[in-house]
Amino acid sequence: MQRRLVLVRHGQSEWNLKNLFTGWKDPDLTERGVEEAIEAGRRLKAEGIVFDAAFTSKLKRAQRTNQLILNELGQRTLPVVEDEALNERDYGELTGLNKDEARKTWGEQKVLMWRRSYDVPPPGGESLRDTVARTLPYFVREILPVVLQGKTTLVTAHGNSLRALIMTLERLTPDELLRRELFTGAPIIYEVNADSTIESWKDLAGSPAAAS
Ligand SMILES: O=C(O)[C@@H](CO)OP(=O)(O)O
Repeated sequence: MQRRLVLVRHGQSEWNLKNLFTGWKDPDLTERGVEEAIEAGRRLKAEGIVFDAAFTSKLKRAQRTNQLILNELGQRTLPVVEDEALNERDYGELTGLNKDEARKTWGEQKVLMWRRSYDVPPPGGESLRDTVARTLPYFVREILPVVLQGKTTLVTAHGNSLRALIMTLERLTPDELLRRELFTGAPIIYEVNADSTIESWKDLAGSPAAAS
């Protein structure tokens, strides 16, 4: 039985373009973001993917990306489950600030720590560990059982909420995870074993990889 899980980070948003901390704010996709989402759909089509189930967050940029992918695959009527468990990491007081300005105010190291450390939360926001604690139980309860039934499943979400899932799927240490950047609109296809470990994965932004 084939058990397939596809993760896609949303296409470029208006706030990605403006270089602002976005978190739970709800900007739309830019034109480039729309193109990236359509291109993700084309690449998945070229891989012969047909989805049986789809999940996304409560935020517009992920929902639109998800719909553009499904449209491209001729699956616009596939039911999509939306849940805020898949929302982006909450950036707290940094939300809406320019990332370069933030570096000038607090220094390169501090901002890097807030953006990419595992357990240091930005002021008033979630650390990546907090995001894992929100996202992973939802994944295990709602998404993984669907994948294990042999349903090819699409999850369209955000840089850090997906990083939280990838950490478990690819068995990355917090350190390895911090170096794992996700590109907008680049699908990652996982082949999942019956015991829910990962047989292999293919990052359509890069080259094929095997689970170690
Ligand atoms: O602003 C955000 O919400 C995220 C994702 O775009 O940014 P970062 O890459 O800094 O975690």
